Amino acid sequence: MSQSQSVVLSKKRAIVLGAAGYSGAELVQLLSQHPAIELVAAYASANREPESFASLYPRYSGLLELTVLPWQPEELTDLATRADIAFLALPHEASEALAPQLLAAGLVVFDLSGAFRLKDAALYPEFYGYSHQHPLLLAQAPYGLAEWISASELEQSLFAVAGCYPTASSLALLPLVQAGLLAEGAVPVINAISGVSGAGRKAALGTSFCEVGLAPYGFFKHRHRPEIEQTLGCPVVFTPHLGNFKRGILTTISVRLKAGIHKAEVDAVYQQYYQHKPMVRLLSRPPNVADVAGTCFCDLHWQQDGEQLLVVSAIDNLLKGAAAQAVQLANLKYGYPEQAGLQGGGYRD
Ligand SMILES: NC(=O)C1=CN([C@@H]2O[C@H](COP(=O)(O)OP(=O)(O)OC[C@H]3O[C@@H](n4cnc5c(N)ncnc54)[C@H](OP(=O)(O)O)[C@@H]3O)[C@@H](O)[C@H]2O)C=CC1
Ligand SMILES: CC(=O)N[C@@H](CCC(=O)OP(=O)(O)O)C(=O)O
Repeated sequence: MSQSQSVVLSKKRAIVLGAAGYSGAELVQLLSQHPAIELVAAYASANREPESFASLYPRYSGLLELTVLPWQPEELTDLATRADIAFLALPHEASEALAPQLLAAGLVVFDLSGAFRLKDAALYPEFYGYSHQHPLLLAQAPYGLAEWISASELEQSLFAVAGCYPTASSLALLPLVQAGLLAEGAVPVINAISGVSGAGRKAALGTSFCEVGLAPYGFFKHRHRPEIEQTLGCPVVFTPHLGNFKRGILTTISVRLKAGIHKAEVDAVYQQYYQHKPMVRLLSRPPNVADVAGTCFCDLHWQQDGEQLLVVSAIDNLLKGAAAQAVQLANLKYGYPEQAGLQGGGYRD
């Protein structure tokens, strides 16, 4: 075949579980426009009636024809004849229980929950409030931070898609860690603000419109702290905040560099790691959640004062922080263009 001939990529069929929720709905939207992955079925929890996607999310009326079905265990029978991939946008414990069944049924699983992210099962009781039932699977589930996953990890069948705050934090800090620019014993301080969709669609007083202003939560004990520390290999102080906007995450990170590191060196490191990564945009001005909400990008910016470095990152929590990253990982696994299905972004209000 000559180089000018385009390679025909084999198409895959996917199902989405948790399609009635916020990140599942983004998966439905992204996959419905994907050139190589066909969405063949979408499921909500078992206790629902079948319902049109446009009834669940009226903004898709006239745009997206799909019925969201209740998930029943019988769906597992012969599932591999109908689908190749399962995207899970479920609560952690539901993912933990279902992922092994879907793997056994022969599907490749991209799990958006935290069920398989931490590689030390002993951390689950402290940070997730339950004991892990499938600890052997943790080692077989590569951590799904798309810009940093390796070719050998992409051979696996279960992917623990990185969390939303950890995606924003780790994309900002990993180049510095990998290049050895952090001061000995440095403890990055990560302050992050999330929009309310980060808490999911279910009703709760703390995330209702009149209650949300701007406030920190989860001091020292948020489950994303060990996830970020696992990725970076160093301790962090991570403080999430809830803000009164719908979607997006902004992280402002303060970290000490080794003595004598110049701006040009820091600039070169970010360029080196991200110049060929289409979903990361390096900005010469601070990011703004308004510019990433509804897009699949992570925007990054940094400024230095002596040994002190401030790095700011912004993502859409439901897209680069969840659904779009899962699709990006599938693109990488199956050899599709990394941005396939992601250029249009998601819903924007
Ligand atoms: N929101 C965010 O910003 C992000 C979320 N995530 C992760 O993605 C996952 C989903 O989050 P989110 O979209 O916010 O959640 P939502 O609460 O909005 O949606 C959860 C979905 O899961 C379904 N579900 C719940 N329990 C079961 C079950 N036992 N079997 C089958 N389906 C079930 C629900 O069905 P029904 O509607 O019928 O109840 C619903 O469709 C979570 O693990 C979360 O941690 C990851 C990154 C970012
Ligand atoms: C605002 C809000 O409540 N955010 C959630 C994190 C979002 C999420 O669902 O977490 P994962 O990325 O790990 O899946 C929280 O703090 O628990």
